[in-house]
Amino acid sequence: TDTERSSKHEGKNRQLNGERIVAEEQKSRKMAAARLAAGTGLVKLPPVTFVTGNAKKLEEVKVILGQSIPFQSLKLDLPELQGDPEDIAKEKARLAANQVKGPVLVEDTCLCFNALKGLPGPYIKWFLQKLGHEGLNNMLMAYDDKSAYALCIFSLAIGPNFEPITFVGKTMGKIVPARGPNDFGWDPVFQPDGYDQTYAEMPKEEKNKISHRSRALALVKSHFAEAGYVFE
Ligand SMILES: O=c1nc[nH]c2c1ncn2[C@H]1C[C@H](O)[C@@H](COP(=O)(O)OP(=O)(O)OP(=O)(O)O)O1
Ligand SMILES: [Mg+2]
Repeated sequence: TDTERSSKHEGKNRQLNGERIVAEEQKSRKMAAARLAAGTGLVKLPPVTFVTGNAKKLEEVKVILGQSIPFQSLKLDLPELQGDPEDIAKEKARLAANQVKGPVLVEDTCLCFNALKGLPGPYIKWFLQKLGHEGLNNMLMAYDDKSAYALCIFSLAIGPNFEPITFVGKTMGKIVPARGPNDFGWDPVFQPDGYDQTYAEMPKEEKNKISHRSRALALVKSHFAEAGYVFE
């Protein structure tokens, strides 16, 4: 009968559900064990691979990290999910860890206009590519509020079986007509609060003192200092 069929069906569903729960428990136990092993130095980690397709990002990260973390880099343009910046960074870290099969660090940068409720945000790359510096300024033409903030989200995954963790750095400023050398993204149109120079006009050391990237990396460094990872 129909009732018998549907109760059989339910039974099968329950069984599948049960298998799923067991598999998830096993996975999270494995992840916890891996975390413990990495955190106590029971497992030696290979150097952390910073994965990016952007040479300018890599340049800054190298200077800011210095010798603080054993570190290498890999040039890969990872696909990016749409949505919440933190989820984008985490998903990037998962993809990277699966490819590298070891500890990875990735980063996602947003440029957020307050008048536009935080847009373009994570989509700044495509807005910049299509509209250029002038177009970014024009987007704010209808508003008095030119304020903006740069957001940098690093995500660290110790390996493919680890839940990625994130570190966020933020620098407040405003969008201005482009000034300074045009060698890194939207640097010429972002003027940080308290400065009369754009990121592009500032000497690199100055930018690195106050940038969204250096603030996020300060948190990454403290994590490594506290976590007790032991490297090969
Ligand atoms: O400090 C910065 N100063 C100026 N421009 C910047 C900065 N940092 C990132 N940018 C640009 C690059 C890209 O147009 C967009 C972020 O997109 P985002 O996906 O994070 O970078 P990406 O695709 O170039 O490299 P990745 O392979 O690491 O994803 O903003
Ligand atoms: Mg990208």
